[in-house]
Amino acid sequence: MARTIREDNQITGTLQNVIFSANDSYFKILSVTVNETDLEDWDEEEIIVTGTFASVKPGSTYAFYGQLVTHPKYGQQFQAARYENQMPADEKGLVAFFAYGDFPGVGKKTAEKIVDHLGQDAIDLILADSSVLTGIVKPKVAADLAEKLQENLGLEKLFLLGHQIGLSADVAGRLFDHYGEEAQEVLQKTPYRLVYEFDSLPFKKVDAIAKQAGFSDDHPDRIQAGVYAGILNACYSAGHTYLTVDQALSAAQSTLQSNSSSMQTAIDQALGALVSQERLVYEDGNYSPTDLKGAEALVSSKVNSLLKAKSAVQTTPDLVDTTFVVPENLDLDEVQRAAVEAALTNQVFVLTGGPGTGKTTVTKTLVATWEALVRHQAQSQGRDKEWVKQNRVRLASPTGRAAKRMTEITGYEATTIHRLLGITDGDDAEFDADNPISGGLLIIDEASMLDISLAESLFAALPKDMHIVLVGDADQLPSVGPGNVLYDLIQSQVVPHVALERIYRQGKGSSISALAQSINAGILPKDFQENQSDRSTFLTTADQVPRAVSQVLQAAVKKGFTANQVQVLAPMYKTPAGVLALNQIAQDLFNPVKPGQKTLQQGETVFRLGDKVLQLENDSERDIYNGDMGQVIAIHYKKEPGVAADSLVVDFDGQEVWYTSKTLNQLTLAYATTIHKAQGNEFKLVILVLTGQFKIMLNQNLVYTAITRAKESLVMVGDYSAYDYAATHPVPVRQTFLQELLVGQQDERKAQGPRASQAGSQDGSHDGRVAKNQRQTVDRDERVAKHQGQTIDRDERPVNHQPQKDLAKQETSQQAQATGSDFADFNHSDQRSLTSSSQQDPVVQMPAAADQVVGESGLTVATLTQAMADPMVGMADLKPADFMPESR
Ligand SMILES: Nc1ncnc2c1ncn2[C@@H]1O[C@H](COP(=O)(O)OP(=O)(O)OP(=O)(O)O)[C@@H](O)[C@H]1O
Repeated sequence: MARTIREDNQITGTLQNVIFSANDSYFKILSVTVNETDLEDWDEEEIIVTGTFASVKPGSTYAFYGQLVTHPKYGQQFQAARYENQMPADEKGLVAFFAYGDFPGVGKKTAEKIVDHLGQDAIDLILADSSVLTGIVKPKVAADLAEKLQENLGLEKLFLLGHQIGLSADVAGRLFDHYGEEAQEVLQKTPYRLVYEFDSLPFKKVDAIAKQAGFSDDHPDRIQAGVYAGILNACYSAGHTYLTVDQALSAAQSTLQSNSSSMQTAIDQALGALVSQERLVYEDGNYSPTDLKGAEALVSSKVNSLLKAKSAVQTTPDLVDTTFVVPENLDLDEVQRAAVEAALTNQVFVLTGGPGTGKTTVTKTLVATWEALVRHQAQSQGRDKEWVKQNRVRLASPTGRAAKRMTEITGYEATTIHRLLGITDGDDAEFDADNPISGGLLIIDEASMLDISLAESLFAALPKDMHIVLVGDADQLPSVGPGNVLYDLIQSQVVPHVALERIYRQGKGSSISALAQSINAGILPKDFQENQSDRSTFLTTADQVPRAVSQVLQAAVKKGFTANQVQVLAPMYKTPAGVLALNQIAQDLFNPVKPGQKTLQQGETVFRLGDKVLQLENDSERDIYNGDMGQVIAIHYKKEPGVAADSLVVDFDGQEVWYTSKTLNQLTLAYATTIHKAQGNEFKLVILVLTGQFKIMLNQNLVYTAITRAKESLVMVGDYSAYDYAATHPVPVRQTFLQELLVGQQDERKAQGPRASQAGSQDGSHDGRVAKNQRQTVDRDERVAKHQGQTIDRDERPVNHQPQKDLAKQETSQQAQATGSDFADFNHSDQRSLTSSSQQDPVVQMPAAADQVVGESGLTVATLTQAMADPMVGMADLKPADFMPESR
């Protein structure tokens, strides 16, 4: 949230020069000669003015309104909240204004000519009628000049209006970029358009603007926009692609903050209007945002058409069998082999499995066998190099880290899906239905992270005969964005699927896999508290977590673990057991303050040279993505020679990225992260913190995802009750259509006749082992569904009142920091009710083994006895070896 700049003082002055101009906003730093000011004690001729400005020009005179601030490094400067263009005071200033370089074709000579002809009113005259320039400059120069003048004036007017209605200059600038000259009219006459068209403003803000413009609470535009924002917001916060009528009504009422009967009628009308405007789709008693419904429809139809397709590379079972290549001479088991066969003989295939079950092994086999198939056929059919290239393997993943791992493992280049599709911020993807990507086989790793919008872009861009294999762990958290792509593909049974269940990993990490499997089945195993060679449990109260984590980290540092090898995970940002607090602890341990160490502060975070950091947003232009981790390798100060602005350089696995004050908010410390942010990453040692305070976030998939991030060692800190609650509560159900659509289209395909259904009948059923696996998955999901029916308290689903899909995406990180949740999907009252209910009411019954664990805190008897005297005594007395895995 931007800080409000007070308007304590005024300066009128002539702009000397623009010292700095950001290229991603209208922020500028100006050097100004003071003509007049009400600042007491200011007797210098020049002052530095910072703020958001349109195309200001040296030589022009401006009035700046704002406050004097003292910058820690650059001393006193004037922070302008707004400014007014006084227009050049004299003819000399006017010449400088025209000659500044903003107007194409106008240099000093032409500028003098214009001023000679039109005099001191030149600007007003040109704005009123650009034909006054006829005969003075060429027609093209005249047209450009008039247009530029209009534009700049429009932006300045918008800054002024924005100031009056409480919009930051930054948002005003973005509004101008979006609507141009029309922006002012939109704000005053049709503000609710912004809800549908402009991602940067939440409904509440738009509502406030509209109120100032005279719109009443019952204005149809307001109700329609509120209904739409409420539904979109509810979908994005819960991951749904549709809402039932009741859910839609309640989302709308809560956004519009009214449930009167007249409002009820108005909401009904608004729903009808939104459907006829095709912003919402109504079907069988449910409302879907049109984009989400469209995305599901596209994915399902593309999957079905791919299933019917035949690729250029022949992959009959016989050919696959004879070409089979298993790297490293591994002996694949029956299910793994069946997975490779099914993946190659079907155009679309899903492979799932928990950690250590052989997903990577199957992927490597797939790549090697595909390559061999392509090579053999190129030779036998006399194909050229181009054909081989056209049918090459492509590898991608939703996260940069997972892509990098794929590259390391397979030796093939893997990229993020964003990069594969050429998606850059704000622009359409480079590759789409009209310009598909190339390649014969595409393998997507970490497919559980695919939301329906990214899946839509991906499937749209696939060539019509490409093989696609989605690999993932179906028990991990669903995607942050709406949709349940992997789950729906599996559940539909339209797409062949093999679930690997046998765990092969031996030694380090093997008891972690077993724990993960047990949690998956809804059981916290009996040996949960018993230290294993690769995992240990350290039960504490929430208050004791910081001390406990600090001790575990100290032990890890002593054992030689580096910051990159250790990851602290917690579900939320806030609370003393949350990510923010734990990061401070870890930063002081891994990267303590050293004399002369360079630092750079952003908000409350002080980045130190050497810190482990996390990228919070997708920045496809710089090829860094939400969840990428790196290290601060340089900090530069503006006062240093040749440095334009304070900056920080991060090394993301060999890729150096610069951050300045404008982009530093994309970065945070990464010693501790939320579990959501850690998806797609793996670490040697994971320290997981769960307490009852996080109850709203706790579920099986969350804890499963967290513990499976540990490659070798896991230390679990916190309440027993929190772990038990999480293990016995599956992730809330997502309402999506994809499964139904896939089945419906398959039925249609079958009804079209034997040729069409023949392809469908291959779907896994050619191999009994595949079919068996399909059944197993279904059985498991039935168990889960049954379990869900018993345990899910739907009211626990967090509610968010934040509109706009892209806003939701963009604000996730900011809100998450503010509210404490990575999903940004619950409001403060939800959080309050969580805290109070979990305090009054223990989350679960404690286990019968009372000799081991006592009371709600979950402390063991030994530590509890000591902790009662002094809560920290018991912990301080524990030796690191008491809770460190014996892995190193
Ligand atoms: N059929 C097999 N026989 C013997 N060893 C196997 C077999 N399949 C896999 N392995 C071994 O088991 C270990 C785990 O396999 P792999 O890395 O493929 O699993 P994974 O599912 O990708 O695990 P993760 O998701 O944790 O990375 C590896 O060391 C692999 O070599």
